[in-house]
Amino acid sequence: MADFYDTLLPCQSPRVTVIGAGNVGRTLAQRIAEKNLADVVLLDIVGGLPQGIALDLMAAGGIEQHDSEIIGTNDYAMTAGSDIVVITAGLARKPGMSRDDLMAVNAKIVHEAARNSLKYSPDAIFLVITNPLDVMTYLTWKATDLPPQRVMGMAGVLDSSRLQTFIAMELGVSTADVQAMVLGGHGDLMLPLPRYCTVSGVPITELMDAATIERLVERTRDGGAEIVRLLQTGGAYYAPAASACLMVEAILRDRSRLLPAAAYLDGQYGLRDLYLGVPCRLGCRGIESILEVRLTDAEQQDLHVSAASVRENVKIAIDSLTVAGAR
Ligand SMILES: NC(=O)c1ccc[n+]([C@@H]2O[C@H](COP(=O)([O-])OP(=O)(O)OC[C@H]3O[C@@H](n4cnc5c(N)ncnc54)[C@H](O)[C@@H]3O)[C@@H](O)[C@H]2O)c1
Ligand SMILES: O=C(O)C[C@H](O)C(=O)O
Repeated sequence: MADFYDTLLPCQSPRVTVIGAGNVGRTLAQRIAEKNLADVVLLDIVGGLPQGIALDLMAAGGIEQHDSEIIGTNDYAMTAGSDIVVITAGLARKPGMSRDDLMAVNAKIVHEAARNSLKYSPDAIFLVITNPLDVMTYLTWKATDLPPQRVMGMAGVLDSSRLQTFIAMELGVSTADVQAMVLGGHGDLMLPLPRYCTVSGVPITELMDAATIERLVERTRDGGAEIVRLLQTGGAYYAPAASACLMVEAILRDRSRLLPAAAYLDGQYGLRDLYLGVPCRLGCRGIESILEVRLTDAEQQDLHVSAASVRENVKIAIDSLTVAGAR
């Protein structure tokens, strides 16, 4: 006999698909679940891998007190109806490699992942993590043909967080009191901006000499490679997953967070038709706006040098897809 409760409409939890169940993907899935942000679909090309990780994460639910459902799959149909698709699939670099060395292989993987995900989640916002980051984000935008506000890349949060950590370590203060900003492409030409780094509102230029600041800036630029050299088998994943989770939360909870993200530029900073790290306001519609902070002539020039390198690599990546017949 039907009763009152049968008339209730089904609830729809937010759903985040994470493509790639490797180090970054699985750690991100864990963070999203443990923060009770959304259900997670974890997809990988390797049979059994995402299913095993998902089951393991679900088994921690009672201890971590999360109610998220985590599904592991090799089938894109299972990702249907996702609010956010995060692309982490692809190769990670080994010692001695640059992120750009991953270009041709990852271009094909990311292009396919974007196309397949869009088929089942046409309303999703896409967050790209695979390297080389700015190039892969551009390819995702091209592959999906979505409004550019709905495609973005994660790197600036990570690079800024590294600089924040190094400043806190140097001064012996809590990271909670440090704000840092890194713009530009996610590579050796990234643009840490000491003028916009503060400790409880005090510019770091008041707290450290120029040589110390330069040392921390260099360590930030080398931050990913330093970990690759230490691990020997791949790259960082705890801080990258935490950074991506912050962006996912900003979108799902419509928090209007001002965070550096790889965003499509259409004249901002004097640049066009390019994804590059700039300060963005993130909310439920994706990149709600781009903040144009004032740069000195030297900073503006450095940003354009970083942009030129990304632009060059976009051309190489698109050519590699054309040769492979993927476009
Ligand atoms: N943007 C950033 O700041 C940042 C930070 C960390 C890592 N990364 C990049 O993220 C990527 C992943 O890093 P990781 O450490 O997780 O690597 P990983 O090797 O641990 O995981 C990659 C996963 O992708 C899967 N995969 C490969 N091809 C696939 C396909 N066609 N479809 C679905 N899955 C596929 C692999 O099976 C593997 O499980 C790398 O390119 C790395 O350089 C970027
Ligand atoms: O350095 C890498 O290869 C991974 C990532 O881009 C990072 O900065 O940690």
